[in-house]
Amino acid sequence: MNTPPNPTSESAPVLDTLAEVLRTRRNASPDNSYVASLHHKGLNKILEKVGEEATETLLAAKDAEHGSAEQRHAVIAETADLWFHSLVMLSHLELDHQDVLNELARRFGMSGHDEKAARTP
Ligand SMILES: N=c1c2ncn([C@@H]3O[C@H](COP(=O)(O)OP(=O)(O)OP(=O)(O)O)[C@@H](O)[C@H]3O)c2ncn1[C@@H]1O[C@H](COP(=O)(O)O)[C@@H](O)[C@H]1O
Repeated sequence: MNTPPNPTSESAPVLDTLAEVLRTRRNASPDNSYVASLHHKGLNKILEKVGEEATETLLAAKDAEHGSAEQRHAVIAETADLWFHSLVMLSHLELDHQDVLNELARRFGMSGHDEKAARTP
């Protein structure tokens, strides 16, 4: 079994820095900032973008399976858009991205099959 990472010692500097920028945009002017404009439009708009980016990611992934290097790179770009808009969603709800990382760390080494079998009906 893999050794679970310690979420307090593991860090994701890119996510930390981006989350801090997103936090500062919650009260910024929508005229100067795309993120502020999303907050200004509200949760429904943010969720619409998350859904849109999720769809674009899966379409790109379908093309990439037997595709060119360019098509494979498109999956990276679309996934970045999806992660970015998911972070905006968390920020809008005042939820901490670190808690998502902690949840992934908590699951580390736990087989998905075992976890499902242990669920109470
Ligand atoms: N990582 C990103 C990032 N990824 C994607 N995007 C934007 O997300 C938008 C989504 O692209 P689409 O093509 O789906 O959107 P669209 O069709 O133009 O938009 P809609 O009309 O559909 O809403 C584009 O405007 C991208 O530029 C991002 N915008 C900002 N960031 C980060 O957020 C920081 C703050 O950004 P601002 O708030 O704009 O200063 C930036 O410094 C970056 O670090």
